[in-house]
Amino acid sequence: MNVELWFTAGGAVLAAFICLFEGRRRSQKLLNDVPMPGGASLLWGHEKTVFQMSVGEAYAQWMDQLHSQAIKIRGALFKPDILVVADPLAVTHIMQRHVYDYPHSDVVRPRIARLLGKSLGWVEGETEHKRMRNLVAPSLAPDALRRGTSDTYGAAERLADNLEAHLSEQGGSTLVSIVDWVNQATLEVIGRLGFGHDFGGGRNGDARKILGAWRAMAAMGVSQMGFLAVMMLRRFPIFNRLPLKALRVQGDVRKTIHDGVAKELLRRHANADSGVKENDLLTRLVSAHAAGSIARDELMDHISMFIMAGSETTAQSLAYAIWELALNPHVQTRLREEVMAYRGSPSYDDLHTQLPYLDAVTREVLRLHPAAPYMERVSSKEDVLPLRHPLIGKQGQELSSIPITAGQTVIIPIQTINRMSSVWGDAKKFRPDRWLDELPPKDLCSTGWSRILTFSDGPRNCIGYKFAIFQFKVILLTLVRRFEFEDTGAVIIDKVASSLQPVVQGQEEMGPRLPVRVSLY
Ligand code: HEM
Repeated sequence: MNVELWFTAGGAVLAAFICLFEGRRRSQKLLNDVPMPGGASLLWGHEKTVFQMSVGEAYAQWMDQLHSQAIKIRGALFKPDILVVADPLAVTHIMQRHVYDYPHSDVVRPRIARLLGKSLGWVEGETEHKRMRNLVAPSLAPDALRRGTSDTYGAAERLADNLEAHLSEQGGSTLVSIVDWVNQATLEVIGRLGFGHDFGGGRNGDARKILGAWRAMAAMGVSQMGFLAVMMLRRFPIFNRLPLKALRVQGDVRKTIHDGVAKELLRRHANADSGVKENDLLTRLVSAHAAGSIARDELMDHISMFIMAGSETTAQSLAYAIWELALNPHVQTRLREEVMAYRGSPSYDDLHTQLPYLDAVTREVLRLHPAAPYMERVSSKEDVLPLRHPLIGKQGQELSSIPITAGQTVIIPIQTINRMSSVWGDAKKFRPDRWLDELPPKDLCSTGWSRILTFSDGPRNCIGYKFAIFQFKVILLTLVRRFEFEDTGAVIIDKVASSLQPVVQGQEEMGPRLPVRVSLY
């Protein structure tokens, strides 16, 4: 047995012991009327089922069975019950009105610090959060994106050229794991737009190291060991300090960026040969550091956060987009016809207004395959969560709110919410036309972007969502003009390792992959 299994076994015994003494009864009592599915295991509660199924599926099935958009599940290792809320009023209450009362959990926050750095996605507290947000926001605004249009098309064309060269070597058509390819372009885009940096089309030494470190982290995250590590950390946050392999591979991503490209960026900026543009992220960060408003550590962590958050999430979304096009050839053909009919490279504004089917495909991919499939928060004080869809309590009474105690873990299952059949009808179906028809009533939907929760909602929503949508459309349009995509028959299961990760059923040990057959159009 290796050291991590020993920790798990020891931890389970310790957890059982501790739970006899700790005050979990109050939280359990307050959640008394919230329905719970059957089938919890003594040691793993419902969490192993959640892990084993495609992400979000277990919550969806339980919510259907229990006819409730708020359920509780039994935590692993005798952890108090976890509340899972999909009800739109409860989600808006947390994410829009009380987001600072619901910090990231003790599992999530140290992971963000290790993996990406103590930057915007990590910071808690209204004052500090707003300070960081104001620091970086202008670099991600539409004007900055408009200025970065030719760089973004440049990165997309470079990807297409590299892929074309690869296809020529393979006789014109081949099977690729498409995530790995599109990640090269998204890394190149954030490199150029954010930092005036050339990642060599996402293929130079730095790029390979960064993408390799991320892949190693993701492979560990989707494995059984990754699951055990998360369960242990949630139960015993102090384990965050131990030198476990599952934690070390997370730290490798940030370290690779800090030791490589971040140092190089600062050196070049100091020599004034950085190729930076007005208001770009690097200029703003370096100026803030020079003015004494941020420390060097914070500066470095913003660089690692934005390089990864800016590239990896969009790459996953693009990979799922191409997979959906491979599975739905009629959608692929219609999209190709639209983007071919537009002559040249659509501007930032035309991308949003002149290509309605590209827009519909984008929204549909982001609805079905949100790169962050759930959020995990903890209430910092007692609260009452309002519900749009009342619960039926144990005595048959109608309950329009749920009281919760401080310390309650709350999961907001983004993917489950985006796929609710009570809202979207044929919700699991990839049907871009739904965005050209009448949309579901607003009061049933999330108040996030486009009535879905993919980019979260409220003051802590995704600060890069316009950046993401822009590069998504540019890269997809470029690839659809030059290539054809076909399904390989692989069955994909959605897993999570910091972000959504596709794995092929039966080939889980190969880590995240999304195989698609590509040929020249
Ligand atoms: C399709 C692509 C993307 C998706 C689906 C996505 C999704 C999300 C979600 C759900 C959150 C909230 C997480 C939470 O509160 O736990 C978030 C936050 C964040 N995202 Fe994105 N994101 C995407 C692309 C980007 C890009 C391109 C950037 C940067 C250029 C970015 C930077 C950030 C940052 C810094 C935060 C933290 C915001 C805060 O706490 O105020 N994201 N994103």
